[in-house]
Amino acid sequence: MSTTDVVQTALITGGARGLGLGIARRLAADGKKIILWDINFNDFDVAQAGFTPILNQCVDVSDQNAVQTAFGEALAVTGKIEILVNNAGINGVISPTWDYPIDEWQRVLNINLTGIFNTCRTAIPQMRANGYGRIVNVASIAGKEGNPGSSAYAAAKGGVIAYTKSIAKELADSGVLANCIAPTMAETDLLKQVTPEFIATIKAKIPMGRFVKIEEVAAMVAWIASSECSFTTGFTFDLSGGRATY
Ligand SMILES: NC(=O)C1=CN([C@@H]2O[C@H](COP(=O)(O)OP(=O)(O)OC[C@H]3O[C@@H](n4cnc5c(N)ncnc54)[C@H](O)[C@@H]3O)[C@@H](O)[C@H]2O)C=CC1
Ligand SMILES: CC(C)c1ccc(C(=O)O)c(O)c1O
Repeated sequence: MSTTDVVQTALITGGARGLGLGIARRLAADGKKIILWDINFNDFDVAQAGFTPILNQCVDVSDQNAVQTAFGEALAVTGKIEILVNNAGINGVISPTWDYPIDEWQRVLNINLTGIFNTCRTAIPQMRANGYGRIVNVASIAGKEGNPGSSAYAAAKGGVIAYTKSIAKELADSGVLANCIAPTMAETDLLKQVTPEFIATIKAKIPMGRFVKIEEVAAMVAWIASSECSFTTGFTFDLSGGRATY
């Protein structure tokens, strides 16, 4: 039996709600075993989710030790983890850079960028050893274009795009592929962290005139995370309703 014939396990960070939950739901529907990582499972409900994860682990991705411990526990349950979706992220405060709180800058970078380094550094050795893996990092169109007031978020997401290109090259001959997605705005709890004016400004930039749907993001991730995606690595897949044409 080849790696692609067996039931694969997908680990999704920030999977308790929003895009992460939508991605997990789709991968579960596609027959994957699901492990969810999050710092807050308060609203997570199996009936509402529509699938039963084999493991829900309370993990802060910015904590390298916690990531290593939780990953070891997850491997002990599943044996292998073929798919890693690095989705956990925060916006942080909206403020011009000259007033941007220094601790908030650090917090956004720690979660949105270093968090991905932490999980990749931990998960990649077993993927390399198995000769197979699919890593999908959730960036943002903000990482390509920047948004005023959102410098920490945009810098972190730009970093995710560049980081993914680097690890893809490191892994190119290993059977492990690493790609990014760069969605524009989706209606999730994340929008509670930004103002209505900010949301309206972003919507006005989208030629299709609407936000991306969670299911659209999940469908793209499902393909990138599949064995059908076999010759694309280090790439950033846009979900921007026509906004990004580069
Ligand atoms: N909603 C949007 O408009 C867009 C979101 N994104 C990205 O998509 C990803 C998911 O965002 P949403 O679902 O919209 O947000 P959300 O706020 O609905 O969900 C994010 C999840 O990440 C978890 N999380 C936060 N910090 C964490 C940490 N340190 N460790 C583990 N889990 C943590 C939260 O508890 C939450 O469950 C983020 O990386 C975000 O930057 C990208 C483009 C657009
Ligand atoms: C909700 C987050 C902060 C956000 C805001 C705006 C854009 C965009 O310019 O499309 C994003 O992609 C985001 O992730």
